[in-house]
Amino acid sequence: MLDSLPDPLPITPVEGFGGATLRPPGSKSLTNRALAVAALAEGTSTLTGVLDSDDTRVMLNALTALGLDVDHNPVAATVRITGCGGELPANDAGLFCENSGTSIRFLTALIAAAGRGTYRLDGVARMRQRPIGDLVDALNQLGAEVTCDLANGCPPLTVHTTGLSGGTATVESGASSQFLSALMMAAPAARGPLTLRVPGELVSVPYVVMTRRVLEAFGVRVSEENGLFHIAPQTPTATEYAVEPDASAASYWFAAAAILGGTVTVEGLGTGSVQGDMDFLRVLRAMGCEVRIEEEKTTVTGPPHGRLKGGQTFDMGPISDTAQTAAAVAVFADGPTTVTGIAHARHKETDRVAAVVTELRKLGQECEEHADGFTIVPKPVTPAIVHTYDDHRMAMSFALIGLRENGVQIADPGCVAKTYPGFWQDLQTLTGREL
Ligand SMILES: O=C(O)C1=C[C@@H](OP(=O)(O)O)[C@@H](O)[C@H](O)C1
Ligand SMILES: C=C(OP(=O)(O)O)C(=O)O
Repeated sequence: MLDSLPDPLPITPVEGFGGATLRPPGSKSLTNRALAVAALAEGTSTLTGVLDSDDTRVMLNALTALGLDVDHNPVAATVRITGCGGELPANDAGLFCENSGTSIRFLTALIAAAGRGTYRLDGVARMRQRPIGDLVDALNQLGAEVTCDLANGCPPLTVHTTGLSGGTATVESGASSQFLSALMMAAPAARGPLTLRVPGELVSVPYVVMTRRVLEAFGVRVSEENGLFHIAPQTPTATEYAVEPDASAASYWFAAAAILGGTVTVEGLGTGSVQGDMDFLRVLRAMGCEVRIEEEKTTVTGPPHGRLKGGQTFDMGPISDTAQTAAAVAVFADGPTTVTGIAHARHKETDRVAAVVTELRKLGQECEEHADGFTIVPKPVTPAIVHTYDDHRMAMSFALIGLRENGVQIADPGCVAKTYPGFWQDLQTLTGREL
């Protein structure tokens, strides 16, 4: 479907929305974590509900290139993977990680801990601008020899390693929490007990909690005291792991209910979810939506006529992947909405703060750009082609504006494949009509 979509893709407003039930695909973050930890385990793990997208394909291909036995069934959404028990079979590899932050960060640490040889990791042009130097520094403190080949704190990287010693490493985590998550998942393969110290700000905290939960599922415990994380050397235990639907992906459907003033139920995400992005529901609640979170599903009902409450400020630092979704909803509020705490979103697929402001202005909105976020003052929507900057979340969130207003067209709609190749199909399911 992605190949046959017009570019730009016009979005037609929905009249008389009757409600919908959807189940987004598996979580990218959980799929790539479960793969990384299963790769270090002893024995064969079976993962179910796995996401099949660009970012997970990068991870699967890399693990295969590192010599692991990986059997992916995209139709059944399963992966069977036999772990290496702590030492990777391949002594060299060149891994192309496209623009998958989780993949390049998790793999760099995994290779440093379980590799024996020399490996190279690289990505697309944008990946060469995304920070990884703080992770490199931490790995070098633990005895690996990792270099940023262009000496700019970004990929491409060369990892020369005989494994990691134990000891203490300091990891700056103000640019990305993925550095700490990567170290935690690699730590069990180190030769001695490892302590991780985060001296300054830690962004995207719920993803670190998620990392600990996935490690626990494979029998690995991370203990924490006074801001220090301790992990003992051990071999993760192979297991059956069920990946939840993606909560960041679900934010688009929750937001659709808000914007259309209807009811949307998302299946497979409920009270037990380990994903921080479920907290996006807090934003929708504050803006006037009714939210019901049950054990295995969540239902959002937007206010009648989609009249959302403005005049609010949201710190979205812990849930920055949903800041663009919030920006789309803010267009329909009855006053300004301010989002703060997302300076780190400038280092993602694109500078998301700048991209939101630029594209909302094209659509006639009054916007103010701040160092760590934006303020949106809703105005009548004017027709425009929305540029998406190779960022799946720009495409998915701005499409929501077109569900209510005429003239929204999404450039490069295929970029959703990074995490949600079925997004446009699911949009058809939501609206009950062809695109
Ligand atoms: O660990 C993860 O799975 C992720 C952490 C977040 O990144 P940062 O920690 O860089 O904010 C998030 O934006 C990304 O989509 C996935
Ligand atoms: C930031 C994202 O991805 P990553 O950092 O894994 O490339 C995302 O999916 O929004």
